[in-house]
Amino acid sequence: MTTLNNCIGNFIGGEIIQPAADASLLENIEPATGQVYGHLIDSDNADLEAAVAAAEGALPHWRALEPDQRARHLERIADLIEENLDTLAEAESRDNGKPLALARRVDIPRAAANFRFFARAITQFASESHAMDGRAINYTLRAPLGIVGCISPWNLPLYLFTWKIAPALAAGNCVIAKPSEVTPTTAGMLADICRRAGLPAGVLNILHGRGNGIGSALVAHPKIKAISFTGGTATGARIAAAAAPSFKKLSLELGGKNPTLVFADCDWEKTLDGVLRAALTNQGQICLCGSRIYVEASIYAEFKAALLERVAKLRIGDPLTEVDQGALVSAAHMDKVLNAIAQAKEDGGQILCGGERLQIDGRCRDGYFVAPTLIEGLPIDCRTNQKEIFGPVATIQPFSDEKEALQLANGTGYGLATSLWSQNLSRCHRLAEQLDFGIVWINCWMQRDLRTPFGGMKNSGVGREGGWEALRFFTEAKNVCVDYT
Ligand SMILES: NC(=O)C1=CN([C@@H]2O[C@H](COP(=O)(O)OP(=O)(O)OC[C@H]3O[C@@H](n4cnc5c(N)ncnc54)[C@H](O)[C@@H]3O)[C@@H](O)[C@H]2O)C=CC1
Ligand SMILES: O=C(O)/C=C/C=C(\O)C(=O)O
Repeated sequence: MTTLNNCIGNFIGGEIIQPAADASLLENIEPATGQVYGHLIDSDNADLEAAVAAAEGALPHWRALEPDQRARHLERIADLIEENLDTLAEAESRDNGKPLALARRVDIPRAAANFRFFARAITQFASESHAMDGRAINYTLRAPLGIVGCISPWNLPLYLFTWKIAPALAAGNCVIAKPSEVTPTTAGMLADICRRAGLPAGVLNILHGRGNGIGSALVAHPKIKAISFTGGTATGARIAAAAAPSFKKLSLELGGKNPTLVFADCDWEKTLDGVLRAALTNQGQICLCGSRIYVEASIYAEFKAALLERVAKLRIGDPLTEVDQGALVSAAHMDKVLNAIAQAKEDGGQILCGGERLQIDGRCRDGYFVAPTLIEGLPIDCRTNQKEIFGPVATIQPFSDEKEALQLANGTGYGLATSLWSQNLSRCHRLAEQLDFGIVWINCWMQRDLRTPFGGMKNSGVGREGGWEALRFFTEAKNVCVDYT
């Protein structure tokens, strides 16, 4: 524990609060260098009570605003995110280890898009009515829940933080949000943006700190009506257990062990690009990454060789320079990934490429880099094919026909996303129906339309985000039945 003046403080009641001299602080480490480059407050119960009081104070005014008035606030936040693209992207890359170009092209634009999308969506959100044959009419009222909690992970920090906050605010709730303690920086910058955008005080409060500290306190707080969480499956299970006794509404977006199915009739170049991106984007640290690659036997050898050739060309190094792959997010996470590779070897897997930590010269010599790793020869029921690794590691294996491809794809406890690559559209539709995943991509991967339901089956989560699903989650439905006989 350290005390320092210069550190990321909470955002409560419209103010960014510098930690008191005796506050507990956590270190913020730059993954590409392994060096501490800042600190953040490890919030306590007093901070949570202050945030709840601020949110309670702001709620009556915020929920009473017309949707287009709330929308204007969100649009201003989106504008400011766009105006600060470069600064935010650099901060995200430094905090997380991801390539700067990826943060510029994907993370930060998506954070702005989240606010803009839900600003527009709320002005079009309508409720249903059900007529009863000349006797009565039912209509549904949808009211904000009140104060809600949003808890997000470190892999897509601002992208996922805002993916939760934007619909919650648009629907008229006040929010207490907790970003990952591993990547707090852009959430700290968002606080400043919200202040500058004139978001009324207390509408959004941001608390920093440990998951099993302020995170669990947020989940347990009786005045928090719902929790929207993205992160690991084990953490999701703990949150579900803690929230159950008070019947809080829960949205859980959890892990994945996503299969990529490649058929012999695929578009060769497009598929190679897609499979590579699916496996390794963001160092494989996206819940949607395709970490199990299945290739039809007749093209297996040729496809594997072509994929290995592409992996060998990837530029890996300082994320602030022009690279394809940067550092993993933390030393602990790098160790987890390296242990998983060691297990794969123990289980008889052959390492086709990578398989080790990478040493980068210069300022990144102590950074958390792992070489992109492809592993062959492992059965579906081994640890490597069953457990989420969340790193630049994928297994590759042949399949003989559609039936076997389907069995392999559905053969884990997860059900988040899958991609299949084939020019036979009848086959694609047939398989899409039988694949047990919340998201099926055909001849693409991570092509996102924010209107679509987003989320997983089985151990990949509960509920859906995106579009109307998110606005329904953040509102309480009330049916009103009027008899007019
Ligand atoms: N599905 C996904 O998108 C993600 C999956 N993961 C997986 O989870 C594994 C563990 O990674 P972690 O960083 O530990 O993720 P995590 O799931 O523990 O952390 C996500 C967020 O939850 C918070 N949190 C942790 N424990 C909590 C609790 N008891 N109550 C309330 N909030 C809590 C954290 O502070 C963070 O803000 C990774 O190795 C990876 O396999 C990690 C990040 C994202
Ligand atoms: O909403 C998206 O486009 C992506 C979401 C990704 C995650 O939830 C994740 O990687 O955890």
